[in-house]
Parts: sequence; structure tokens; C-alpha cells
Amino acid sequence: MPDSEENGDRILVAGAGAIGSFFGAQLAAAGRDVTFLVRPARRAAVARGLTVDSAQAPAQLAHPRTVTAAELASERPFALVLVACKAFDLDAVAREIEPVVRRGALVLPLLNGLRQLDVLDAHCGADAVAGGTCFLSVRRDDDGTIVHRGGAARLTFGARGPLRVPADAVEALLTCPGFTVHRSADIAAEMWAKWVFIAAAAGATGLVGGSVGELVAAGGSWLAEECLAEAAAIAAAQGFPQREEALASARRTVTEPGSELVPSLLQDLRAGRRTEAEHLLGDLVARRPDPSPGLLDAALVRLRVYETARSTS
Ligand SMILES: NC(=O)C1=CN([C@@H]2O[C@H](COP(=O)(O)OP(=O)(O)OC[C@H]3O[C@@H](n4cnc5c(N)ncnc54)[C@H](OP(=O)(O)O)[C@@H]3O)[C@@H](O)[C@H]2O)C=CC1
Ligand SMILES: CC(C)(CO)C(=O)C(=O)O
Repeated sequence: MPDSEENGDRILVAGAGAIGSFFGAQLAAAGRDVTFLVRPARRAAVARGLTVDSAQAPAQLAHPRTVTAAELASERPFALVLVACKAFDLDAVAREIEPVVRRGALVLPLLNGLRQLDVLDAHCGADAVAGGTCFLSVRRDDDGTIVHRGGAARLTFGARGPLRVPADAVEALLTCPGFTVHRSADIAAEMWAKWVFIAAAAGATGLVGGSVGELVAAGGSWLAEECLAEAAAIAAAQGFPQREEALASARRTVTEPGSELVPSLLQDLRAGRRTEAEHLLGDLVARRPDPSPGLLDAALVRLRVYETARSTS
């Protein structure tokens, strides 16, 4: 339970990678009081400055404010924590932000998938955790530049039940020129829709190891469509039937000729980094009511083989 400390309008961004740096930089550029929670090895690079290379929302932060987990307890309170780590780092991040949450902060996770809500609820309490999802394509280059490509960024959030901070206040805090904020009355459905799309995009491109455009050029549109159909069927079986317009839009995106879309899972795969395979695909296929495997399972097997080789090399 939060105590009565005044938490003002400070924002903690937990994870200064692609998503965290993008949203944190937009908010800071708009005058918000933003601090990045970083691991010690990343601190110096972030503190030297953040550059967002983007046609839609370029931003430059000269001296981003950073904090490490060990310093969090002595920080002044925060109003909002944007959680922007990968799923496999979430347990550690959830533990680290506990002192901030105890002092009244609301937590808004931006990860793809769904299981992040269970993890954060367990650490922070459900009334401290909003639902959220984001749409944008962004990566952190080797030199630290945050590269945003494709359409304008969108962040959607919403209450899943009673929340400790009014949604109006969260919306006001997040509203800034660099991205669109949408407050949803059905955030669970929004998160499922994003999950269906990203599972199809990451599953199909992860299976073949090529961008959407490369997959389509090689005659693999059917494969992306099949992944989408499988993901949508699982969502429907879980009580989240997908709207036809949403499915049509997802289908266009995952079968677009010439598309340079490289989902973050494929970016990680290509760079030899750990992937979110279990979070995005494993957790999804585990929710399938019948045990008939499909292409999403094939993608998962391919990624598991990769992860095993990666962790033993
Ligand atoms: N990239 C994209 O276009 C999109 C990504 N997403 C989702 O957003 C989430 C984040 O993805 P993305 O931004 O690409 O990932 P990145 O790998 O670029 O960034 C994750 C960041 O989290 C940091 N981190 C991990 N553990 C800790 C910790 N204990 N304390 C502080 N920081 C920590 C990492 O630190 P370090 O730098 O030290 O490794 C890293 O900077 C994923 O779930 C992804 O699926 C959603 C929409 C689009
Ligand atoms: C496909 C995309 C860019 C859409 O937001 C995404 O979520 C990801 O790459 O993880």
C-alpha cells in the first residue's frame, strides 16, 4: 500500500533500451521530470546523452537523469513507472521497483504479451498495475542511437480494475507531442490484439529468419497468414475474439510486399541476443485449448534450438 508521500509528476522509465529510451526521451523533451532506471553497465552510455533518430519524433536529451536499483530507495517518490525491459528481465525489474511502488507509484508495462501483468501484480499489487501496450518500431543501435522507423508511435493504456491513480492523471502525464496516447476502456482486448499481431509477425519472421518483405518475396505470405490465424484462434478461445478490421490490418502488415518490418524478436535473433520466444510464443501456444501444434509451435521449436545453442556456446 502506498504511504501518503507526495509523488508529484515524476516518471521512472525502467529500462533505457529501444522502447524506454524512445518514450522517456519524448516525455523529457516535453518537459516531464524523467529518470531512467539503468543497470550499472549501461549508466555511463545513457548519461552521455540520448538521441532518437526519427522522421516523426526526433529527440535529443543532453543529460538524461539515471538511477540504479541500489539508489532507488533514496529517490524522491515517482508518480509513474513505465516498465520497458524484455520479458526475461522482468522478475528482476519488478523486484527493483517495489520500493517506488510502495511510495505510491503506478506501474505501466509496455512489454508485448500478457504474462507481465501476473508478474507485476505479484510484486506490486494489482491496484498498482495498469494495462498497457505500444505500437512503434524502434531499436537501439550499437552506438546507442535510438532508431525509430515506420509510422507514428502510439501508447495505449487502461485500468484492469480499481487503480490507485486516476486514469485522467495518467493520461495528462503521458500526453506529449512525440506520440499518441489512447486510454482504453478494454485494455485486455487491446493487449490481446497486439499479442496476436506480434506473435504472428515474430513467429513467421522468426521461423524463416527474414523481414516481412523478405518473407513475402520468398513466397511466404501464406505462412504469416497462417500464424495470424493460429494466434487469433487462441485469443478467441481465451474469450478475446479478434475484430475483423483488426485482423485485416494485421494481415496487411504481415504480408506487405517490400516491408522492412523486422520485429524486435527477429532483431534479437539476428544479433545473437536472447529472444522473448517463451513470452511471445511459448506462453501463447500454452493457452491453446487443444493440443494440435501449428506454425507458431514450429517457430517456437526453431527459437528454442537457437536459445539452447546460444546459452551453451
Ligand atoms: N523494439 C520495438 O520496436 C518494440 C518492442 N516492444 C516490446 O517492448 C519490450 C522492450 O523491448 P525493447 O525496448 O526493444 O528492448 P531492449 O532490449 O532494447 O531494451 C530493454 C532494456 O531493459 C533494460 N533492463 C533489463 N533489465 C534491467 C534492470 N534490471 N534494470 C534496468 N534496466 C534493465 C536493458 O538494459 P541493458 O541496456 O543494461 O541491457 C535494456 O536497455 C519488449 O517486451 C518488446 O517486445 C513493443 C513494441 C515495439
Ligand atoms: C512489430 C512491432 C514493431 C510493433 O510495435 C513490435 O511490437 C516489435 O517489434 O516487438
